[in-house]
Amino acid sequence: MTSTAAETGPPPTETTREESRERAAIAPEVAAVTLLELEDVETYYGESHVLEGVTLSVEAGEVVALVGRNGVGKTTTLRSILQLTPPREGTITYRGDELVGLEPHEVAERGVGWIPEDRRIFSQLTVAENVRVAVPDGADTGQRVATVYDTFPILEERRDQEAGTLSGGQQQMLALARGLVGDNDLLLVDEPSEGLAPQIVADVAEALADAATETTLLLVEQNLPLALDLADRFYVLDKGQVVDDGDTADVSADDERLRRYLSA
Ligand SMILES: Nc1ncnc2c1ncn2[C@@H]1O[C@H](COP(=O)(O)OP(=O)(O)OP(=O)(O)O)[C@@H](O)[C@H]1O
Repeated sequence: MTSTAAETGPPPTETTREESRERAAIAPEVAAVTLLELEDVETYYGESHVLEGVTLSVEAGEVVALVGRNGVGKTTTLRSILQLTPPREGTITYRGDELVGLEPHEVAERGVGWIPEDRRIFSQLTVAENVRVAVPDGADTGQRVATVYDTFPILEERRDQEAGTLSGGQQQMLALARGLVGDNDLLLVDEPSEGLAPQIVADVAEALADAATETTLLLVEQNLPLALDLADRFYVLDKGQVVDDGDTADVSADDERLRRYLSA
């Protein structure tokens, strides 16, 4: 079985997790706590220079959307954070600690979970097994699973079903559930609505909104209305650079400000 960043490595203590949740909850009223900060990140695949100085940040408790056309470097930004494709230049800090130079499993251990575009669920395991194996060693499996079933009742209904037989939307929910039962204070979610029918996208949007009440999200999403609806802030990436950013409350999906970077 392959292993995802969300499920590897020993967890931080329960206290750390609870404390960070509390901090996330009080963050808007007190002071913003910066969870993740990228500064002048330059990432290459071989000679191909893909990220050309990406700077962005995510505060605890926020949903931040990273939007942009195909091939501009959104997934590469997530891979850079996760140290799957480490940057050659720039800094990436999580809770103030440098991630560049760590192994991907060390990034996961710090509480950064990843829900990749292909979702990486175990299609031959049941729904319940998929959730259980994502619970870190030492955590209360029963309690974590019950909490996630509260958030996604459809998964409890389908607990004994093989995950590969779920609909695309339900598989995305399962992928999110697996991220949520881990010790993740930040989830990097790549294109959650990709390939899903419009009515299913609405279900996934609801699932993401539920997930956002429990954790901080950095969301790569090409569906602009969905991204703007869910996120507090956005960054627009174009040709490996951040070309715009702001509060989602100040823009709409048909604004020329965004469309010029997003329409083909
Ligand atoms: N493993 C790789 N090796 C070489 N080039 C790659 C690799 N992965 C991505 N690229 C290239 O890097 C650029 C950025 O890709 P990336 O996947 O980050 O874009 P994206 O904005 O996420 O777009 P998409 O929605 O199409 O995935 C593209 O030109 C892509 O072809």
